[in-house]
This record gives sequence, structure tokens and C-alpha cells, in this order.
Amino acid sequence: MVLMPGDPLRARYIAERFLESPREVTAVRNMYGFTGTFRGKRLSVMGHGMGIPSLSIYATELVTEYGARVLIRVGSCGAIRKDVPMRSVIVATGAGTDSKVNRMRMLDHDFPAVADFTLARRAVEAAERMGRTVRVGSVFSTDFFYHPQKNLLDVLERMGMLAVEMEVAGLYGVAAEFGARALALLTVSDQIRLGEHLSPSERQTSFDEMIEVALEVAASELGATP
Ligand SMILES: O=P(O)(O)O[C@H]1O[C@H](CO)[C@@H](O)[C@H]1O
Ligand SMILES: O=c1cc[nH]c(=O)[nH]1
Repeated sequence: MVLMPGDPLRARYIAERFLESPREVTAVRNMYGFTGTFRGKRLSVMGHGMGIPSLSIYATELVTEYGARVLIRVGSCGAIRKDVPMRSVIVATGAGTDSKVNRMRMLDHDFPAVADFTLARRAVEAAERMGRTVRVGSVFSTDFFYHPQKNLLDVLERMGMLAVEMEVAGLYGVAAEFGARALALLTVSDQIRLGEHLSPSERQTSFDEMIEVALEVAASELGATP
């Protein structure tokens, strides 16, 4: 079971703040990975970098070389609908993408990039129990942070997507290809429609709130009692 933020420094932060006895197990290219325990059960956390190619390397190797069976991304995103507020937690049950990776997995046919249902249900239940503002639905994983298609957000919003980020569709593709289970939780750090951005201290607090939801999911998967 591995929690995966994009930012390797967030991996260090999660390990030091939330794991018991965290041990750094890799720092190659400064992509930090840690293993420790949470409520007495083994839990790891590792950064995956920015974009689907970077995520795909780390997620694939965690599953195929290190035997990880469950990957939970804990990331940030930009909301594209005005009714998705800053700091809310998105449970990304599906992801569209402008990346070609999943088509390459599927003989150029469409791949339904979806979360593991049990993980998603546990996340929604935990978020509601913990009083978080939660939204459930599809996001768009783009290869561009600065996208050249200026009407893209309007199209995504019309098609019901909640937010943009850069890795979820790749994570769900890796999980499907290698038989793992995956979920992405995303904190809304930017409200693209309203031009709002979290301050550094607001980022910290709201990421903690999402991570606590992810830890509840991990705990229920691991059979760890409070
Ligand atoms: O906060 P993380 O997890 O890195 O996620 C988002 O932030 C990065 C862009 O700033 C991309 O990786 C995007 O998906
Ligand atoms: O990919 C991302 C992540 C956070 N905010 C954005 O606008 N895009």
C-alpha cells in the first residue's frame, strides 16, 4: 500500500508527520520514498513527479518490482467548475486525458480510466465522516500545464469534469495493466474559473485534510484499528 503525492517533498512531509518509524528507502533523482507503519500496519509513501510519464515509471515499478497492490495518489488540482470550491477533496472516480498512453495499451481504442470502487467508496465515506467538503466524479489528466487549446476548459466542463491535473488517467492505466488497485484524491488548490489560489499555509492545512482521508482508506484496507 503506497500513498503517492506528485511532489517528493510532500512524500517526506507525509512520512515524517503521519507514519510511525518512517525509514527513507529511496532518494534516486530526489524522488523520495519512505516505509513505516500506520496504526501498526506497514504503509509506504513515495513521490511520483509531474506528468503521466514520470508517474508511470514509479507506479509500474512499485507494482511489478516491489509488489505494491494498492496505490493512492494524493495530489492537487485546478477546479474548472464554480461549484467545486477551493480546499475541497475530489474523489476521482474517473479520468479523461489528452495523453495517448491508455490508447497505446488498448490497440488505440478508448480505455475507461476508473478508480477501484471499494477504495473510492471508502474515501467518500471517510471524507463525509470527517466533515470534509467532498466532490466525486471525473477529472482530466493533461500533458500540458499551459494548454494550447484555449476552449478546452469549456468543453471539459460541459462534459462534466470537475478539475484538471496531470496524472490520474495514467495511474488508473498502470493499475489496470498490472493488476493493482488505485485511487486518486485531489485537493482543489486552484479555482481556475475564479482565479483563486491557495496560499502556502492554506495548502498545508488542506493537503493534511486530504491525507487524513487517504490514511483512513489505507487503514481500512490494512485492517488497522484506530
Ligand atoms: O500536486 P501534484 O500531486 O504534483 O499534482 C498536480 O500538481 C502538478 C502541477 O503543478 C501536477 O503534478 C499536477 O497533477
Ligand atoms: O495540474 C494542475 C494542478 C493544480 N492546479 C492546476 O491548475 N493544474
